[in-house]
Amino acid sequence: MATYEETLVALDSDRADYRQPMPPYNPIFGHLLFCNKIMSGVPRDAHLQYLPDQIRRALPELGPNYYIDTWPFGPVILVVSSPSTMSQITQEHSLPKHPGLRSFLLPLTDGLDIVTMEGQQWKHWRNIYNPGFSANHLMALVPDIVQETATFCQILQEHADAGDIFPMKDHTDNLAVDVMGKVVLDSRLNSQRSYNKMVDALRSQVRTLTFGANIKPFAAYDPMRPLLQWHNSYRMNSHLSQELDHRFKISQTGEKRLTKSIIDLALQTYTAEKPRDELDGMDATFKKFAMSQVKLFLFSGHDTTSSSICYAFYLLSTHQSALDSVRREHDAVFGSPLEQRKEKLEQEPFLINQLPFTLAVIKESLRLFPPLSSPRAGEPGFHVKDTDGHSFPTDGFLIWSISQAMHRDPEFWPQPDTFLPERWLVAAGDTLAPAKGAWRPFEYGPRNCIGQELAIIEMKIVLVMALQAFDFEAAYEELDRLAPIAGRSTVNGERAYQVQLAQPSGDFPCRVKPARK
Ligand code: HEM
Repeated sequence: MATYEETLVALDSDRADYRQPMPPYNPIFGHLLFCNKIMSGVPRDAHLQYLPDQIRRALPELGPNYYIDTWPFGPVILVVSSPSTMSQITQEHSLPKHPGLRSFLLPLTDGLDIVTMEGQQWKHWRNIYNPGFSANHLMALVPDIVQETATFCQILQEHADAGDIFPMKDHTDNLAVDVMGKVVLDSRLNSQRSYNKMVDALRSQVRTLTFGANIKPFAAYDPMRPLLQWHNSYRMNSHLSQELDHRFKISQTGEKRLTKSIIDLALQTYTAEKPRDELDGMDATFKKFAMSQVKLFLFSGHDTTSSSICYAFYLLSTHQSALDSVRREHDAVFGSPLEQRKEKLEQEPFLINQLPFTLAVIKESLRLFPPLSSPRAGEPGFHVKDTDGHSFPTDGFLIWSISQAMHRDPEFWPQPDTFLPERWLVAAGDTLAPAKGAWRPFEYGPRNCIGQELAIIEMKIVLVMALQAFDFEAAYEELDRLAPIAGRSTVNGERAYQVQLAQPSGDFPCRVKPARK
């Protein structure tokens, strides 16, 4: 069997003088020893997406595109982390998703989710769900998001009264999942205030998911795992089946409603395409795919948006002048008292489009701490080219489009490790202006994030409502004094580094206090 190095040389045989870029290679262990050494410079629980960023810091001469061999724990990876190469695999030619992503999501979605579908099937279902995620439709759902955020603010008030330290991520998770339940299904999950069986099953299922070398490499061999996954699926599916039947009944009453949930709108688009005579129940195909999409949306909108809200709070808590600017903007657009803000948001939702500094804060948070990357599968004959004309074969490799590494690369961002919302407000041509295509937390191209508008709207509402009342203080120092950490506790000097599913370490332990203005 040819070694990985020989395979690459063979694929590149027309250029005998050129070796594909890669870190130091060991003929037996490939890049495992090297990767292990690099990751030993960060805390043990740091997210694996830090690997390319740390490789760049150790070997800047390698450039943004190179191969790493993770055998026997994972596939050979072609890392791409420049705007031009990422655009080649997502916009100019959208490579298929890597099969590892499909296996990762399979226990949750039974393989029927739009993240991993391909071709005509993907196009069909994405078109059915697109209208529900359009910016216009989401504006009609703002009052629902405001309602759930009001509960979140009450919970923060209880913490402010108690003066305790708590993991913020627990509460933003519950908020995000309640928002999803409301906007996707028009259902109040109320997980912020009470135990919800469906949410519990979803979280239990997510804990069982594994992606190659990532997260929990040996969890796949747990003999109890299939049983637990079956039980979780049963719990989720029976709940969702009832919810969907309920949505169908409502759709048949002819009741005119001012707003429609994302599922209502998808059902409307689907039935417009496939009218049926008999209306005794929801179309079985629609229902089967809808159950998978709802689970996917609850999962995707859960960890990503929730972690991003935590990071926005965290960054504002450590950058007073940005916090002051954001608050001034909110006061100018919405006035000061919380009740007035709530009312204004509900009655004039389009006002959230008048928050340029808040949007800059959100973009900068997502630049520094993007929750996701995009693993694609290479194709025979398809090569990626860098700006120097080097050609990278992709066939048989996992192509890792990794925004986290590019977002911190000084090649594309001045002061890349600094939180500078101002960079989003300067004129084109300014030294701080973002390079074209270098900000990709939601990826670009046809497989970009369907939920990006929803995530940004939700983040804006949470910031408008929560910053009015509270100051946030990261409590890492206090916790580390009480329970000192053995080994490293920061990545690039940051204590709130990303772990596991890209949430802040320790789930962002913090205190909230009444806002000092
Ligand atoms: C801050 C929040 C979020 C971030 C940073 C984010 C990021 C991303 C990224 C990078 C992708 C592309 C993945 C790939 O190419 O493999 C993606 C796809 C996707 N996201 Fe999000 N996401 C967020 C929130 C959401 C929400 C709220 C939802 C839905 C409720 C959602 C649903 C999806 C779906 C369904 C796809 C697959 C789209 C397709 O392939 O057609 N995401 N997201």
